Amino acid sequence: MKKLYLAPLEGVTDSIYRNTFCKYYGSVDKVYTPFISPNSTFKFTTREFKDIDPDKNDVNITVPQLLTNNEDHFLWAAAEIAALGFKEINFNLGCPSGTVVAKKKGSGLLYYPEELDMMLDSIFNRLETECAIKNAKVPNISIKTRLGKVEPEEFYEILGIYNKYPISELTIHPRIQSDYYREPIKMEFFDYAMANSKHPIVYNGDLTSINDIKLIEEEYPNVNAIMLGRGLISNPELALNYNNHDDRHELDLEKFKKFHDELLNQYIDILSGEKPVLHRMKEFWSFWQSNYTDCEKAIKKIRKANKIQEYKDYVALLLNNY
Ligand SMILES: Cc1cc2nc3c(=O)[nH]c(=O)nc-3n(C[C@H](O)[C@H](O)[C@H](O)COP(=O)(O)O)c2cc1C
Repeated sequence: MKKLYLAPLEGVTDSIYRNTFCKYYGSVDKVYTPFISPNSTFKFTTREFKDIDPDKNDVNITVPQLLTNNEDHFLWAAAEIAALGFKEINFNLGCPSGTVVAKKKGSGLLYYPEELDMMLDSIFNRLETECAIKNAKVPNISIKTRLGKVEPEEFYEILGIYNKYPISELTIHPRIQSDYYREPIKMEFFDYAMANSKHPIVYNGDLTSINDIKLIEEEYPNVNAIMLGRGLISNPELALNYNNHDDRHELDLEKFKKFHDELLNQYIDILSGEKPVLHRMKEFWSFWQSNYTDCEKAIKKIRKANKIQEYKDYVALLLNNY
């Protein structure tokens, strides 16, 4: 059995989601926060801090993620986060969003290998000192990467750079920036990474069933772990069933209802107004809807609900009749 990780998804896997998911389903070895963007204010926003508040996170399995192209900003945030007790910090070198890439961040930084190299050099040279100033234990630094920005062949040089530094784990999403999350996965470059990386490798991309996970496990016995994103959000039982050797496809609806209600109630408690709560829940339904075949009408009603009571009624109608 391989270790499984819950991928970071901005707008989805916040601390409320991560904790509620772990309470009901779990079966993952690590959970990653969506990216935090440290900047020249050298301060976390209230929202950023809430998401990494050690009182609301299990620091042993939660991996905060940073998105920046500035080593001072990275080191400041890494030392702050380490001082809160987190053991690992992940560096986002994969985000494909146009605005992020235009700022040479995420997968945009991959197009500037010299800058990437210099930044990693500085991070690994200075991390110990920066942490000592804040009395923090030096955290592991892992990376989540794509193959490149324009062409997958960029990966040969990028992997050479990663190999120079003591990265604790390298998660690879085998696509380039312009592929976003849609184009076919470029497995031959993952093969190259498996053969040439000096670091433990984590596979990430397009796994939606136990069979998909098993195929990776069989094809890559040396892969260190498997990171699941959309597949695990859509079917929260995926990791649990994999670990229990349970090939079942239907969700346990009673459990899902409790999971759903607990998420909803927490968002009602912390968000002001009905709109933001509904927005959150509808975002989840864009993933969950794949579990309810032939229910397009009911799902459409949920997506159109304007009031929480209306939303609750439609969800009950769907779940009670399914
Ligand atoms: C809506 C959305 C938000 C995402 N946010 C992040 C993020 O904050 N950090 C990150 O490293 N990856 C982010 N990703 C990428 C996922 O972590 C993951 O790499 C991607 O979904 C591919 O894996 P999957 O096919 O298992 O979903 C996001 C993906 C989506 C669809």
